[in-house]
Amino acid sequence: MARPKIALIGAGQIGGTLAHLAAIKELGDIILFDIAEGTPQGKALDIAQSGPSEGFDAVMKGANSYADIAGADVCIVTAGVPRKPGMSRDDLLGINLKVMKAVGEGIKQHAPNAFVICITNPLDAMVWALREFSGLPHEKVVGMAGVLDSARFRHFLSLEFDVSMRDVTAFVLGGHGDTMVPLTRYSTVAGIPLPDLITMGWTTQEKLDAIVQRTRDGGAEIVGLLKTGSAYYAPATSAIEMAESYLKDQKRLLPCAAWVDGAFGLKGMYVGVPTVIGAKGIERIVDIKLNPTEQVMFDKSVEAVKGLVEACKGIDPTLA
Ligand SMILES: NC(=O)C1=CN([C@@H]2O[C@H](COP(=O)(O)OP(=O)(O)OC[C@H]3O[C@@H](n4cnc5c(N)ncnc54)[C@H](O)[C@@H]3O)[C@@H](O)[C@H]2O)C=CC1
Ligand SMILES: O=C([O-])CC(=O)C(=O)O
Repeated sequence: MARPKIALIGAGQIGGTLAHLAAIKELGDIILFDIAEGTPQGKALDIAQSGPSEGFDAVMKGANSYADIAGADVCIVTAGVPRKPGMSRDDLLGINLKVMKAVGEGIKQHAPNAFVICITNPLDAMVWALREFSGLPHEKVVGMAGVLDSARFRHFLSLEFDVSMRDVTAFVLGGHGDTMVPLTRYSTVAGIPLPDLITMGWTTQEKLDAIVQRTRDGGAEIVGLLKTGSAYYAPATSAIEMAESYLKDQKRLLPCAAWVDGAFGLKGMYVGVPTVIGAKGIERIVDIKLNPTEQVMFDKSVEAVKGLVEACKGIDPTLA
């Protein structure tokens, strides 16, 4: 049976890391696409030459033409611009919206049956715009943010509790911005909810509040350190987790920016919620009950995302 075809739209820091990970995990044959001439070809050749040592079989090709993504099973979109210190993700909206238009049209024409994972920021508005421009079914277009934000929360919690990251579960919902909602009540160490761990004396409310805030600032912390761009290793790993769940019909329950129409009392919008990813794409949205405090935080995040979507409509009237 032929290997699945994975198109990576954007061959920058995340795109290159995605290509390497997808090859090592033998998820399929890989097309690295970018508008920069030479970059996707150079990265593809470099990664292909790691094959003999790693022992993977994958066709790796760099491209500057959308024709090369034809028939892709999965498209992961990182095309666009990352932020620099002093910027917010929302500052990227105008420039990256134009990129989503070009990418959406390319996918519509050449890979209409793909499962599309958007990573470009500001994430929730960009995945909405990409879906609009591509015209693909909502369940086949999803944004990556919650897996990354939850991974950051899990990492910080594992440091606090001095336990393996594997035994820490966490859910971060809402938009991928300053208003994101790390849900302490639904986050656990080996099944023990975080509020119980406070009662057990493992941590304090103050320490937990600081970890929640560090999670919310997780992207900015790395931008401040790197100075030239933003995080790429953990973002790539997070998107690969989602792609693998689709390709292998794993039905992982992951927080993703999905189209929500009905659940959480929302009427048709993209925002971070718990989702099941399987062979059909987004197969289910898990409508968990939020308590009044969580609901206030979630509503604030939803309003922030709605504001960005309205801004997109203001910039590009074809979206209105
Ligand atoms: N959703 C999330 O959790 C995260 C999102 N991001 C976002 O991901 C995006 C990519 O980040 P990096 O890979 O670090 O940036 P990068 O600058 O290293 O790579 C972006 C690539 O996109 C290419 N590009 C620009 N316009 C294009 C177009 N019209 N068509 C095709 N390619 C185009 C550029 O040539 C460049 O190679 C940024 O917007 C960043 O903010 C980054 C980390 C996490
Ligand atoms: O912070 C940024 O600009 C990139 C990003 O979304 C993240 O790392 O969470």
